[in-house]
Amino acid sequence: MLTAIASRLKFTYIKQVSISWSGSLKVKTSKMEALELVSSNKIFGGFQKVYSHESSELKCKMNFSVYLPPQAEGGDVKLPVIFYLSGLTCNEQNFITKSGFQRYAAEHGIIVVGPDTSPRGVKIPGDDESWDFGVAAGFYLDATNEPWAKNYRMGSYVNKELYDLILQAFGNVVDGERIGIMGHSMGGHGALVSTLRNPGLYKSVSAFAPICNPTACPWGVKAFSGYLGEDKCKWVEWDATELVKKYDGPPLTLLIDQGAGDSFYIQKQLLPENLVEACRSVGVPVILNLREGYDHSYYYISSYIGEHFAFHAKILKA
Ligand SMILES: N[C@@H](CCC(=O)N[C@@H](CS)C(=O)NCC(=O)O)C(=O)O
Repeated sequence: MLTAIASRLKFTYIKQVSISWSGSLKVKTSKMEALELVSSNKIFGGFQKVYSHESSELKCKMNFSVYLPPQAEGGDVKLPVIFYLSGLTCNEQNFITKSGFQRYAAEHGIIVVGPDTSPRGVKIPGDDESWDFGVAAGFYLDATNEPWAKNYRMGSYVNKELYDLILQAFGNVVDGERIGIMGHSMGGHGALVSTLRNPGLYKSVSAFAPICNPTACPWGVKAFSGYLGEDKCKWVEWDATELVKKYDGPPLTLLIDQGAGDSFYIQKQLLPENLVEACRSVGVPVILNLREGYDHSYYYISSYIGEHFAFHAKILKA
């Protein structure tokens, strides 16, 4: 009994990442930001963990997931990292419980980080009235319009705060020179925009059913009007199809995956062809895989997640 309690209360400093941690514990990073371990489960020889922390960008408590593959054990090898950004209505759980990515992360020895999709619990009037705006629909941008501007800063949260936190907290196992990003739907838009706005921050990028041209689809127009206001000059700064036309960073190949039977694709919410056309106009390499009969769900993502890990591994481990 006492042994069980002692084991549950076991704690250490995160600089000495140990994949045998269990239970709920407080961990202090080198910057003394408290990370609380919410859960830890062994899977494919590594550990799927969820942490929570107080976000300074979003001004609320946030959960994020970290998969530590078996190669992280011992903490003496620096591994590549992939950030995964989820879509509308999701939190950090959907991807880790439904996609089956851990098999491929373990195979390639890649750490995988998955943030939530919006601030939580900040209670802005109207934030829970629709599934495609507000809570679980942060669109990975920095809002400038009130009342959203104070908390809805998912762009800076992912690309600065969480990115830096991962480098510091997991510094003994993370190779900061080999970081990639992928995402689904709204998260696919987030992955593309994060890469194109921050040249060199991510060495590899791919997306499942991304919202490719948000300024030209109903989801994007609703989100951008709310978060950014009516000035469309601000909108193009968060639109992958517009951003790629002026991309001037390190060479990049965009991997875009799309289910041909996806109702949101058919309704023209996603518009991958617009992104492909923009890429071709400026000579940015792009691969568009159209998958016959697949929809928008995690059944589709789990069918091709292995291909995406292979794509990222080839670049990050070159
Ligand atoms: N309105 C529907 C559709 C939303 C939807 O398809 N969301 C996608 C991302 S855009 C998703 O990943 N849903 C969660 C899941 O399938 O686990 C819902 O509330 O689930």
